[in-house]
Amino acid sequence: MREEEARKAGRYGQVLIPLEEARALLIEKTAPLPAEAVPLIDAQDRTIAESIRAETALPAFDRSALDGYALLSSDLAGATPAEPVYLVLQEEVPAGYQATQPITAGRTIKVMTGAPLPEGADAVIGHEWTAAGPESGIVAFRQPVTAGNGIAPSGEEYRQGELALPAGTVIGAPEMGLLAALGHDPVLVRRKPRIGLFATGDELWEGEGRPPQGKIRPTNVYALAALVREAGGEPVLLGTATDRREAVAAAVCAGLAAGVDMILSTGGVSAGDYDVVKDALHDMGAEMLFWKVALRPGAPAVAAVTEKRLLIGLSGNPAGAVILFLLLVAPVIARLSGRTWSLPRSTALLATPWEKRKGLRGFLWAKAEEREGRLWVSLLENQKCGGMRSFLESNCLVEVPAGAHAWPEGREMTVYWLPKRGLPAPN
Ligand SMILES: Nc1nc2c(c(=O)[nH]1)N[C@H]1C(S)=C(S)[C@@H](COP(=O)(O)OP(=O)(O)OC[C@H]3O[C@@H](n4cnc5c(N)ncnc54)[C@H](O)[C@@H]3O)O[C@H]1N2
Ligand code: MOO
Repeated sequence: MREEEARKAGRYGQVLIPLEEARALLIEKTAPLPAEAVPLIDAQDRTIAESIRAETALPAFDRSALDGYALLSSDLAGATPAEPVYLVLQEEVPAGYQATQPITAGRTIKVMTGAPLPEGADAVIGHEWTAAGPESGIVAFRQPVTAGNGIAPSGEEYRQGELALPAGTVIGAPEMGLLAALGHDPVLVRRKPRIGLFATGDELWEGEGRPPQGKIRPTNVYALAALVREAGGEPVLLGTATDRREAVAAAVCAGLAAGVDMILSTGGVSAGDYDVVKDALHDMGAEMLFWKVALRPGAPAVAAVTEKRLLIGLSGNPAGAVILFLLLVAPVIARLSGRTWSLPRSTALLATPWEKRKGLRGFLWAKAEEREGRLWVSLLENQKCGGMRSFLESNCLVEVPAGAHAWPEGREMTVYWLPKRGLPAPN
């Protein structure tokens, strides 16, 4: 058996490669996709392709932060409730308009929030702090004001030329708003990686009604399609291949012909008689990178490159496919789209003691929740590799190092939040 492993290692690259090494190797084989201009409204969740600097200051002009009166602060130096200062109302400037003349001593201009500060004015006072004067066209001011009051100065958010959004930023709500403010519509983003997905296995069945005896539906493809989207890619379904090398090769060729940027399969990668994915890739002349990652679940993954595109065969066991996707594949999809990816982490206390006698390094499904201001994590009992239930019932993963471990209740653990399932990390 050792000989067999060694022979396979020669054919399929390294065997039992550490996760970090596998990830670095895949990242090294991947370059960000070219940039494309898209309308800003469609740019959500895309990655900005070039660093964006503020071409002009933001705001671009000094403006009023209040509905009130622009004036010279020196005019109000002696104002008191008993002896107000009276200023002559010169004109009224709503937001979007300009004062027609500068302000001079003894005069005021009524301004609305967002209106450009009239030339000569150095303060704005809110209208609720003023009163009508003895006759129309006169406003009474009952207290002094400091210079700068009520003014949002030009550049208060961004100075001209300041870096606003570095390349690699993922566009969310604040970025959409800022890009609009800076006039970046359309915006230059990385092309969205198109990720071909297919399942392998004679047992897989897609059709209406109940699957025939012994057949199952291709669960993984749908969960992986959702994860591809969450990692910033677009899934391209390539169907199901039977457990024959030619069928696997045909699915890979269909993906290459469809111009996908990477191909993912599930199933057929371990040591069974029908596990043909690695042989199919090898026979196609793909450059084999590794077979098997030193990690449970998901160990029997295979990776290769053909026609400059990565082919990654994940395990058929849903847990293995999902966990390896999150730890190994999502960072590569992120790299294609010019960003980085990692599961956000928090520290939590172990809610129930846990023991492991031996084995590979692993990641376990877990659920973290806040109790009395502390974050506690429970490892899911009865973790199953063969379905979606553990994934569904967890919100995080907990790493278990290789070898034996006995952890008491209350031990500090690092939890890795699952995308869109975790609490927002409280610490
Ligand atoms: N003798 C050994 N047997 C197994 C080993 C081993 O080291 N020695 N490793 C086990 C581990 S760990 C895993 S993980 C699986 C990996 O197997 P494969 O990746 O080759 O996947 P399959 O054998 O094709 O399928 C495994 C399992 O998953 C089901 N499956 C397959 N595709 C899908 C899909 N698209 N959606 C849902 N479920 C799917 C399939 O029916 C099997 O039940 O090998 C162990 N065996
Ligand atoms: O690697 Mo397998 O995915 O442990 O179940």
